[in-house]
Amino acid sequence: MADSAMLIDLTQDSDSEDQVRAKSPRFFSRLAHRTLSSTIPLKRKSDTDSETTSASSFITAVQQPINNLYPNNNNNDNTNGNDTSNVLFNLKQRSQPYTPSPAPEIPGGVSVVIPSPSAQLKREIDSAEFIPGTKLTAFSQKYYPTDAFEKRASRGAYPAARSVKRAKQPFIIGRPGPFLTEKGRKPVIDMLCDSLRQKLASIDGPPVTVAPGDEKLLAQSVSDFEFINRYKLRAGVKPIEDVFNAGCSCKGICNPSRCTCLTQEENSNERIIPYSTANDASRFWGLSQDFMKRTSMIYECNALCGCPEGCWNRVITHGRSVRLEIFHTGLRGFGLRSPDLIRAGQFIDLYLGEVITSKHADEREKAAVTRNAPSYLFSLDFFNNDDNIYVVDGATFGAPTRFMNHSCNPNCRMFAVSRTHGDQYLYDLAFFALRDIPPNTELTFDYNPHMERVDRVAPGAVPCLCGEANCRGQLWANEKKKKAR
Ligand SMILES: C[S@@+](CC[C@H](N)C(=O)[O-])C[C@H]1O[C@@H](n2cnc3c(N)ncnc32)[C@H](O)[C@@H]1O
Repeated sequence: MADSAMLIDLTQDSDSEDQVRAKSPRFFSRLAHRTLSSTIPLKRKSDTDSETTSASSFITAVQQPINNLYPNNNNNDNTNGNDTSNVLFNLKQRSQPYTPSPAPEIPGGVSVVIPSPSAQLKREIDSAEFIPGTKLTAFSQKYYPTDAFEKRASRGAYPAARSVKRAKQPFIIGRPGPFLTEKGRKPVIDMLCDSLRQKLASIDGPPVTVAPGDEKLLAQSVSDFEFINRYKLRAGVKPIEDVFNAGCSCKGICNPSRCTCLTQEENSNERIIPYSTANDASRFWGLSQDFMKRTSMIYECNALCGCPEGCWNRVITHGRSVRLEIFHTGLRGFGLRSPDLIRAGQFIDLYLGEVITSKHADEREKAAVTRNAPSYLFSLDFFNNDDNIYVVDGATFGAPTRFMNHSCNPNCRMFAVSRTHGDQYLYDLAFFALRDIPPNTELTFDYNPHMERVDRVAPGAVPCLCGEANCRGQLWANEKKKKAR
C-alpha cells in the first residue's frame, strides 16, 4: 500500500481495497483514506492543551485537501466569518504556538475518513455527472421525493382498496354469534336474566325460582350479587382448630337420652332434644315444639361423631328440602316464599354470606347507610357480644334467605346451630318454620325479637311495613339499617 494513502473499509460490505483500486484508480486518487491515529498524537498527560494540539494537527491535515477540492476557496479571500475553512484556519492559527510537532502532510492525498463504497455505489458515482451550480438541500424533491408512495400506487405497485360490506360476508366458522350484528344483539336485560337463571341454577338443593313477571326486576337488582352454598370467610376470620371440636361416640343412630352432642337441662341430667318427627310423617324430622320456645343453640352431630350420616340429629346438614321462590313485595323490596307446604319445625335454609370481623362490618354498615342501601348483616353474637365477634354479610354473596323480610308476627325463626361444638365465634344461622306455612305465603322472621314495642317511632328509625296487627312500627330504632330498594 502506498504510504501516502490508506484505505479503511468501514462498511465491511464493499470490495477489497485492491479490487476497487484496480477497477477505479481515478476515484481513489482523489478520495484516498487515512487513519486519524496515524497522524494525530495521542493525548499527553503533561500537556494541558493536548486537545487543542490534536485538533490542530488534524486541521493541518485536512486544510490542504479542502483547498485542493475547492480551488476557489482561498483562505486569503475569506472574509465571511461563517465559512468553515475560515473557522478551521482560525483554530489552526490559535493553536499553532502549542503544537510541538505538527502532523506531516501527505503529499497528493486527501485525509477524509469515509466508508468505502460498494461496487454498486461506486458504479453510480462513476456514471454521475456533476452539475455546476446545483444546490442540494434536504427539501430537494429530486433526491428526497415526498410523493414516492403516490407514484408507486399510480403504477399499480399497491393493490387498490376494496369496499367490503362485512355483514354480507359469509361467516365461515359455524353460524354467526348473537353479538355480530346490531340486529342479532341480545338486549342487556335479557343477558342479565340469563345470568340470573345461571346463578339460581348454581344453588344446591330443590329449585329456587323467581315469581312470574319479577325476573327482569330481580335480574337488575342482583347483577352484582352471587348465590353461594357455604360461608365465604374473609380477612381476619378463622375457624378454631379441629382439636378443639368434638363429636359424640354413639355407635349407630344416636340415642337421644345418651348422645353427648345434646346439651343438658340446667340442674338435670336430661338431654335437650332439638328435633322430633312430625305427627303425620314419621320420616320427617324437624324442630320440636318444645325447642321452638327456647333460645338455646342447636348442636348437631358432625363428622367427628360415631353416628352414620343418616342420623336424625343432622337436619341442617342434610340441607334444604323445600323449593323457594323470590318475588317482589312492593314497598319492602323482594321477599321469599315457597310453592310447597312447609310444616311447623321444618328446616327452610341457612343464612349465608361473607363472614367478616365486626370492625369490617361497621365500615360496611356506614357505607350502606351512605348509599341508603338495605342491610344484610347478621352478627354471630350468640355466646359473645364483644369486639371479636364475626358478622355475616349477605349483601354481595348469600343464600335465597337474604330476601326474607321482617315481620312483627313472623312465621319463621332464625336459630343458631353449631356443627363443631367448639367454635363459639363461627356457627350456622338456620331458619325453621314456627308453624305450618301454606304454599306461596311470604316467609318472614323477626329481625329484632328483643325490641320493645314503642309508642312513637324514633326519628331516623327504619319504619316497619309488615302490616301485622302487632307491628312495632320500626325495624331498627336508629339509622344504622336502611330501606330496601
Ligand atoms: C335482609 S333484607 C330483606 C330483602 C330485601 N327486601 C331486598 O329486597 O333485598 C332487609 C331489608 O329489607 C327491608 N325490609 C325487610 N322487612 C321490612 C319491613 N317489614 N318493613 C320495611 N322494610 C323491610 C329493609 O330495607 C331491610 O333493610
